[in-house]
This record gives sequence, C-alpha cells and structure tokens, in this order.
Amino acid sequence: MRTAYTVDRIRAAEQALMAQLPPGTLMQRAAAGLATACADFLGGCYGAEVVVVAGTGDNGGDALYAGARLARRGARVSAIVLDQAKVHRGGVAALTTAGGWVLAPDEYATAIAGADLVLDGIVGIGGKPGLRPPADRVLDLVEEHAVPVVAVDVPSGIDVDTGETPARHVRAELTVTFGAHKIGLLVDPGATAAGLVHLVDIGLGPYLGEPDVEALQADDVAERLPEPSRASHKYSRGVVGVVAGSEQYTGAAVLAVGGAVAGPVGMVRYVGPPEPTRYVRARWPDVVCGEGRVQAWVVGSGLGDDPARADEVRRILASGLPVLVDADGLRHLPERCEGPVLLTPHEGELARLLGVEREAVTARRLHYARAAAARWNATVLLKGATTVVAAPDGRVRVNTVSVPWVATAGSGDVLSGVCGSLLAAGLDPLEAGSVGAYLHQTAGVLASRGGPITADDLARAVPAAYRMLLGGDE
Ligand SMILES: NC(=O)C1=CN([C@@H]2O[C@H](COP(=O)(O)OP(=O)(O)OC[C@H]3O[C@@H](n4cnc5c(N)ncnc54)[C@H](OP(=O)(O)O)[C@@H]3O)[C@@H](O)[C@H]2O)[C@@H](O)CC1
Ligand SMILES: [K+]
Repeated sequence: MRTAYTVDRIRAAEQALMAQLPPGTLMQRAAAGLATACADFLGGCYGAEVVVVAGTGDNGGDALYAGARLARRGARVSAIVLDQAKVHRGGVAALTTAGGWVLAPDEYATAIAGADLVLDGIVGIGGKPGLRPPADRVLDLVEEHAVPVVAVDVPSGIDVDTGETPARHVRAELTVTFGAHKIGLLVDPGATAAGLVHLVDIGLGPYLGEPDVEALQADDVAERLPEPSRASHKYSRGVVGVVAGSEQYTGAAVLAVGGAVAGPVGMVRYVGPPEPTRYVRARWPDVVCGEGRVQAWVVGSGLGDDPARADEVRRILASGLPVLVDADGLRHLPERCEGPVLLTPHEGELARLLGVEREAVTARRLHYARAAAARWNATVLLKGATTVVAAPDGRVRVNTVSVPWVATAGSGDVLSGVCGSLLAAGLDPLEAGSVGAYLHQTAGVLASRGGPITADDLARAVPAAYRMLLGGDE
C-alpha cells in the first residue's frame, strides 16, 4: 500500500523522531537518499553538470547537502541561492567545501543552459502554492532550456496537501520525497507535476499513524480480488444486474455487461429494452436477460432520458442493495443515498452534479470528490488519469496506475461493469471502486502494449489482468 499524509501529520512525526536523534540526522538521511537518486537519474556523476536551486528553508538545505555529495562523486555542482540572507548556511558550507560554488545572478542563464540536471530545492512542505521572484525567473530559464528537474520532497509551487496547482509550479521528471508520500504527489494535477516519485525512508514510519490517502499496489489488489472456493456456485459468487443502454445507445449495454462478465461474479443479469437486449444476447450468451435476484446493481450508462428508466434507477436506489450509478443515472440521485452506493462520474458529470464549472473540478479533484461523497452519503469514484475514490466517512484512495490509451469512448462503461461485479461479489464501495480502477487500468496496460485500444479490447483484457494480478499463468 502506498500511503500519503498531510503536512501536519508529517511534521508531527518528524518532531517525534527528531527528539530521539542528534540534530541534523534527518537532513543528512534525506540528502544521502536524494544524492543516490540523482546519481541513478544521471547514470553516473562524473563530469555531470548539476545546478541546485536553493530556497530559504530546509528544502534548500537538503538540496545543498545532496549537491555536496554529488560534487564529492565528481559532478560539477553550482548553486542558485534565492535569498542570501536566509539560505541554509550549513548546506552552502558543505557544498563549497566539496568543490561546488554559488552562482552570481549574471551566471544563472549560462549555468542552466549547460546543466544536465536541476535540483529543485525552492520549497518543500513549508511552501505555499506558487513561486515568488526570483524563483519564477529561474524556472523560466529551466523551462526555456528544457533541463530535466529532480524535485526535492515535492515539486515547488504545488499545494502539498491537495495536489492543486493554482499558480506557477515546477514540473519534475522525478520527485525524491522523504519519510512518507505527501497527498499532492498522488493526486492530479500535483501528481503529474511530480513525475516519477521515489520515497526515501528516513525512519518516520512508526510515528505516522493512519494515512490520509492510500493508493493500492498490485499485491494489495491481489489480496482483495474475490476468488471462488471449491464450494462456490454461480449464485454464491454473486449476481450483478446491469441496467444500461437504450434503443439509441446499444453499445453502452454491451460494454457495461462486458465489464461485468469479466469480473468475479457467477452470473450477470441484463435489464433493458429489446434492441440492446438483442445485442447483449448475441454477444454474451451466458447473460440472463430480464428481472431477477441480484446482489448488486450497475445502473446508468447510455440510458438516455426515458422517464421509465429514470423510475427504475430510483427504485433500485431505494432497494438498499449495493448500487453503482454511472453517467445518465447520476441525474436521478435521491437527496441522500442510503445503503452502499458507488457513484462513478467523470469531471463534467461531477461538475454538473455539484453546480460548478468543469475546470473547477479538474483543478480541485480531491476537494470535489470528497464534497460529493459527503453531500450524497455515497462513495464517489472520480474518473481521470489519477482516479480518486472518496468514501462518505472520509477515507480516500487514489489509483496511480494510468494508461493514457484507456481514455477512449466506452471505457467508463466497462469500468462500471467491472466495479459492479466486485460489489456483487461482496466488496464494499471503496474497495470495489479502488480495486476496479486498478484492474481496469491493468487491463489497459495489457490490451494497449503502447498503442491505441477500443473499450471492447479493454473489456476482453480484464480476465487476463485479473489472472495476472492473482499470480496465475500468463
Ligand atoms: N519532514 C521531515 O521529516 C523532513 C523534512 N526535511 C526537509 O525540510 C523541508 C521543509 O522545510 P521547511 O519547514 O524549512 O520549509 P521549506 O519547505 O523549505 O520552505 C519554507 C520557506 O520557503 C518560503 N516560502 C513559502 N512559500 C514559498 C513560495 N511559494 N515561494 C518561495 N518561497 C516560499 C517560506 O518563507 P516565508 O513565507 O516564511 O517568508 C519559508 O521560509 C521538507 O520539505 C524537506 O525537504 C528533511 O530535511 C528532513 C526530514
Ligand atoms: K522542492
């Protein structure tokens, strides 16, 4: 499990650990891990040109001490000190002793133009979003010359607790973070700004407590994927009912059912008008068409605006059974949901639900997913490159496995079927949403292999992804 914490929790853990250790120990642990990660990034230190950009806090200190270590290994390391009066003195002394030097402002452009790597030590967890002068002018030069950036702890300028980027910020290829993941490294747009994230263990673990945000990894997903036992039969494995598609949108029915049959349930029921029913029957002979008992429902994709289907959605939502509500179904939510409900909007749908602009949701994904979960008393899975799943009790999971080719028409219909199948097999909405999102993206990896895919390819790849995660044969 990848776990992320608020800045306050990380600060508290840092205080508790620091009380046990000689002063400066944590900064040296951080700098050592950072220097090793930079050396790996560069593919060796000797002769590499490194520019450290050091702000006024300990983040700058980490960067300067790491610069000193790289200089001792043969790199040519210079530093841009953003404020001479407030810079970490020990860090500057260590760098100059190791053979590095501090640049004068008229040397910045030439040094950055010739750099193999820029180390972003402008601000860390003490930073407010945005960059102040002269950091913004230095970033102009870095971007103009397209120099790769390794961010120290966080990419400077992001909102560390939310991943929001309301103002100018660094875009890193690699972020080397200390002690624990910060929420802003896992949630977009901050996650994208961070690039790859490498965690350096500095010993905070025992002091951190419960995480604020979690991201499942392959072994966590494998533990949660339902598997039948020898005693299982089709009903005990779970039955999922799918209410999707219409005369106009027949594909939504086929794709949502395709996701559902690829999941762990023993049986799928489809309930819909004649035309999509014909398509579903032709494609999935194992699917039972018509009403009957189920353990969970998937409702919503491609329903159109038939009032009878809207009533059906309301009736299902009032049944108390676990329900996944997607797309058109989201227009028929009650004032507050009762029972286990998983809503799966994309950003535009969530914006409509909450009465805000789509851009606002893009900018504040975690905030609006949490707000909707609290508002409707339901778990909200906000689709996107880093999927956010927020439960009404405040727990949050994000999915960081992301394949851009998965963003294709009908992909969400497949996801709804997969997650609904997991709900019917007994997972609660937070588990079904987070496991389903991981499974869906893993299917995307297998189907795409670096090229374009259709939603149908995705559904067909789900069983192989399931098998792979369970450790079965390829
Ligand atoms: N936690 C741990 O266990 C460990 C933490 N360690 C390291 O310590 C780092 C935290 O250090 P920190 O507390 O000194 O704060 P930091 O982020 O360097 O910057 C604060 C300074 O920046 C300024 N400033 C603020 N916003 C700004 C902006 N937008 N643009 C420009 N400037 C801005 C602000 O100035 P002020 O607003 O006060 O004028 C303040 O002086 C942490 O990220 C990690 O790298 C490791 O060494 C070891 C273990
Ligand atoms: K930084």
